[in-house]
Amino acid sequence: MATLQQAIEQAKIAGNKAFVPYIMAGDGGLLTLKPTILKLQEMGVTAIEVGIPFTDPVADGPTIEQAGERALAEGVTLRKVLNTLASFREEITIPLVMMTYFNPVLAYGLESFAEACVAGGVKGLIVPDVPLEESAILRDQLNPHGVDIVQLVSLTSSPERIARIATASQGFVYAVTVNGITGARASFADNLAGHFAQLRQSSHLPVLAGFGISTPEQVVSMGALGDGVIVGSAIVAALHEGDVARVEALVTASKNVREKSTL
Ligand SMILES: O=P(O)(O)OC[C@@H](O)[C@@H](O)c1c[nH]c2ccccc12
Repeated sequence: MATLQQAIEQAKIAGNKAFVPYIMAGDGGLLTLKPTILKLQEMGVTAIEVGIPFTDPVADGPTIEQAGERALAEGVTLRKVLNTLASFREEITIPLVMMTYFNPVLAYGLESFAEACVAGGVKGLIVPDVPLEESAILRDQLNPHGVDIVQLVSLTSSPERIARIATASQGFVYAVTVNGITGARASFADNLAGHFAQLRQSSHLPVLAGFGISTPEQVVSMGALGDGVIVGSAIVAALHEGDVARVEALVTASKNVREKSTL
């Protein structure tokens, strides 16, 4: 299985932008996890961000918060998700990025968690409540197991901090495109191009845009700023409603972006 960076670079070579859907593991029951991942993989997504439900999801807007509540009501835990991933690991061909708050990882035990990531095909980790200053513990424990620690860069960070985060990130740089929590947005700030230009200068890693992207048009426009997009709430909502066509339209928008932009 490719690393995150390799998977994103392969998308680029093929003339596409990376497309990374976020799913809430176990929304609809733990049994949905395998078919959902395999279906997205079949659609040609670059990687999948697998969210772990948590009782206090401070970075999340209502769509993901409610999906988390549904998954928690189904009894979904970090352990059950990791065991499920391991059960069909051989069928997973694209890298998974796990998104979890720190507390479940700490309760699991960092060493056992790292081993379970390997067994489940998890190649990257996003832990939004662990700031850069505290993140060495994650890199020290997980890097030896081939798991990258992806850092988020916010729009409001100073240029110095942006450069520090971009340098420390692994796999890709997660460029948060709005101020605030996850969830669909109608519009974005108009100074994003400069922000992305600085990010791309600060890091050799691919830069992916995430937060607020919910339409195929936004996949194209935000994808053009960097190397691809992460789409969470819109995917979570479409999957919850069983609207596969909406998921497909978002994925398709990331393909052949270069050709489209020259029309
Ligand atoms: O839902 P949105 O606005 O499309 O944003 C992506 C996001 O959902 C996903 O990457 C994510 C879900 N929860 C998070 C918490 C922190 C950082 C990122 C995330």
